[in-house]
Amino acid sequence: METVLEAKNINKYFKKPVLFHVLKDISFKVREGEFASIMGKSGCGKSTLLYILSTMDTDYEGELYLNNELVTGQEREHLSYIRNKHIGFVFQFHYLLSEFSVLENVMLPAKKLGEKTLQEIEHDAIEKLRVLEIDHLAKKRASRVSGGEKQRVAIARALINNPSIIMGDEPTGNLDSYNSDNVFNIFKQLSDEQGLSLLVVTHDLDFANKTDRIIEMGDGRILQSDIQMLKK
Ligand SMILES: Nc1ncnc2c1ncn2[C@@H]1O[C@H](COP(=O)(O)OP(=O)(O)OP(=O)(O)O)[C@@H](O)[C@H]1O
Repeated sequence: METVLEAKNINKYFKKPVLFHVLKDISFKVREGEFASIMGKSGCGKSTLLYILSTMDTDYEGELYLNNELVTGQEREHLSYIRNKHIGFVFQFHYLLSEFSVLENVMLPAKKLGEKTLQEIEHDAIEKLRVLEIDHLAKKRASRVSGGEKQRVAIARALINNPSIIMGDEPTGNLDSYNSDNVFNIFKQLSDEQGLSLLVVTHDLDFANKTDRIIEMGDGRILQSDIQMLKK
């Protein structure tokens, strides 16, 4: 199986108010089609790590590879391209543009990437909405759909550029158990059937227990990153 993401000896320091070694020698790989969760107590460094892995934070020591390309040290503009092309994001709060339609929200990252015509992008966006069974909401304003539907719109938006990995920061943190299960099942299907990799920070043990692998963090370190179930 191809390695999609690799973190090599990542160390991160916050310099203010006092010097604080927040991430300590973090190394792990995420492979193609793997659905991994990151767990750990509040304040152990999960969001700080995700910020680095998603190429948003460049102030760290160590190396980060995406699809075997060294990301560390790349120019800001190229990082923005890599992020848009290879990574899809799903957050606890969906960050949809409420005045825009569902369809327009899903189309945005593809417009930003600028590799397809508007017609092609609209076609792709409708296809993603169909996969997520919300194509009937395409013309609705994002502010007018339910919480669970908003999160599915956010997933469709994350998928629009056919990324190799989806990163989630508490993607079910704001959802009831019905909608959480729904999001889990969508992620599971994407990893099983389309070989998409997923790396999800979560406080939800039920959710994490169902993923292929739990990366457990404590005090800025990886305590355990066992593969629970290796896919063929
Ligand atoms: N900009 C910053 N400057 C200094 N310290 C910071 C900064 N951002 C975060 N921290 C500290 O770094 C540590 C890790 O924070 P982080 O948000 O990564 O934890 P987390 O595991 O994601 O927590 P939670 O589960 O509560 O979201 C915490 O002690 C936090 O207070």
